[in-house]
Amino acid sequence: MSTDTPAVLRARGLRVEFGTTVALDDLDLSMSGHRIQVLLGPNGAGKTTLLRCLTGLLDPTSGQVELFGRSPARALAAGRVGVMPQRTAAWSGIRPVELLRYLADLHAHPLPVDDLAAELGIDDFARTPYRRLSGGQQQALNLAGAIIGRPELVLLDEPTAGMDVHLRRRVFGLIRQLRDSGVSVLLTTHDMDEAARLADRITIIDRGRVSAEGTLAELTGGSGDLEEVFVSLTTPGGVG
Ligand SMILES: Nc1ncnc2c1ncn2[C@@H]1O[C@H](COP(=O)(O)OP(=O)(O)OP(=O)(O)O)[C@@H](O)[C@H]1O
Repeated sequence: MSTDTPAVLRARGLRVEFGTTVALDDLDLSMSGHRIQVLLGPNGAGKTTLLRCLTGLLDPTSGQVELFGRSPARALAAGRVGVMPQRTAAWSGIRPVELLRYLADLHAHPLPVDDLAAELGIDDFARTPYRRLSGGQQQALNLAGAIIGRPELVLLDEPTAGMDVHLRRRVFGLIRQLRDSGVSVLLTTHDMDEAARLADRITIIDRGRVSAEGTLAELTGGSGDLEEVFVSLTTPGGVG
């Protein structure tokens, strides 16, 4: 019997066309083991398009995606994947803790709602309707919703966008805790400092292709100057 365990994530030859725009161009990406992998790329490079393919929201023009050896739809349906999109349709009048309890009830072994709400500072605005939350507060709640079901892989599109330093620190701590407890985390950001501090591995995407992949030390030759490497490897404006 084979003892091979399937990769957490494997995308092969992904191509996505929107009319004449090639958003992903023969892109390969894989993750195995639990780690924090950060996707960097200029505006329009294809990061969100890639995450949409990984979550089954978008069918690539060609290429394949597998999460835990299955289609994204099946991996999501099995509760193995948590997703935090860049924007969510507003949950409108629902209050944060009601929303978390509702989402927790969808899962067999959810995280304790009160602990998660305390960890992300959600209990400070627990009774404010979703539509009245600040951008950063909505992000905190979206992140909580992505992880409440104890997924094995979380896909986070710019999770700390709009967060102040206090909340960002809490989120960094939480993401590291997830990794240390065996969860694989793939996230996008435009913040080089965030990438340098959080990532076990960094993938730089430019014009729909992977232009570099490695640890911070590998990518920067030990200098740690990720911004310099990013600027030298990417094209302003992303897709040409
Ligand atoms: N639904 C769509 N229809 C047409 N073009 C699209 C669509 N979604 C994305 N694109 C185009 O595909 C390219 C990649 O966009 P994508 O949103 O994936 O980039 P990104 O790296 O996430 O950018 P940002 O950092 O600005 O969020 C861009 O040129 C964008 O205009």
